[in-house]
Amino acid sequence: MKLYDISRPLTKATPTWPGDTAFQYTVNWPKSESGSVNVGKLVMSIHTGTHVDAPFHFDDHGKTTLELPLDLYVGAARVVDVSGRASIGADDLAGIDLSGVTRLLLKTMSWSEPETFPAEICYLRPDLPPFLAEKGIRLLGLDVPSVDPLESKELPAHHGLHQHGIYILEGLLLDAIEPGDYELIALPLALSGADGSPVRAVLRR
Ligand SMILES: N[C@@H](CC(=O)c1ccccc1NC=O)C(=O)O
Ligand SMILES: [Zn+2]
Ligand SMILES: [Zn+2]
Repeated sequence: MKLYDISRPLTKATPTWPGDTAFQYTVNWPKSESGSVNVGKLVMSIHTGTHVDAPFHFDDHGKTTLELPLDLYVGAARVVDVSGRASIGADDLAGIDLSGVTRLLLKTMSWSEPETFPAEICYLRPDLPPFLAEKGIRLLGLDVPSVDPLESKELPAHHGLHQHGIYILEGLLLDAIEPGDYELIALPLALSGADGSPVRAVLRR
């Protein structure tokens, strides 16, 4: 059975949001000291690499990671190519059949250099969340670090998706994935109180 890995590798060079915490793995308690095992320590921003946003990320009263509905992160998903656009709205998806789709992954291809944080990304226009909710979408995944323009402080797409009951998966790597239907597995860790979680996201045909 072939699995397609759609996760960005986490290394000390993985780009972060400007000013945010880079991924750092250290052997905090080496075998030479413990006598039996290497014990690692992980430091990173939750928004580095491939991750889910919990509503608490942009809403102080929103669900935290441990409270997320797990069933959304496992199951049938459709990958749609929307590359070459500066933003995505209802118009861009109007011609695409989304009937029966719960999990939608948008391939924007707007993060061309994986070693650097993008200067500009394809973002979602405000008419997209109600359109997707009407179609029955509950999870939206993208190959960019945000669903809003990078400089946005109001975060209209984050809030719009949340108001329409749509959960967010960001930072996917979809370059090698043909559009079509797959099974997605991208489970968040069981992190108490957190604003999201890194995920290992995979697709299988
Ligand atoms: N909302 C973004 C993350 C974000 O905005 C952010 C992440 C880390 C450090 C700063 C951030 N925003 C600063 O304005 C996201 O899409 O997850
Ligand atoms: Zn995020
Ligand atoms: Zn986000």
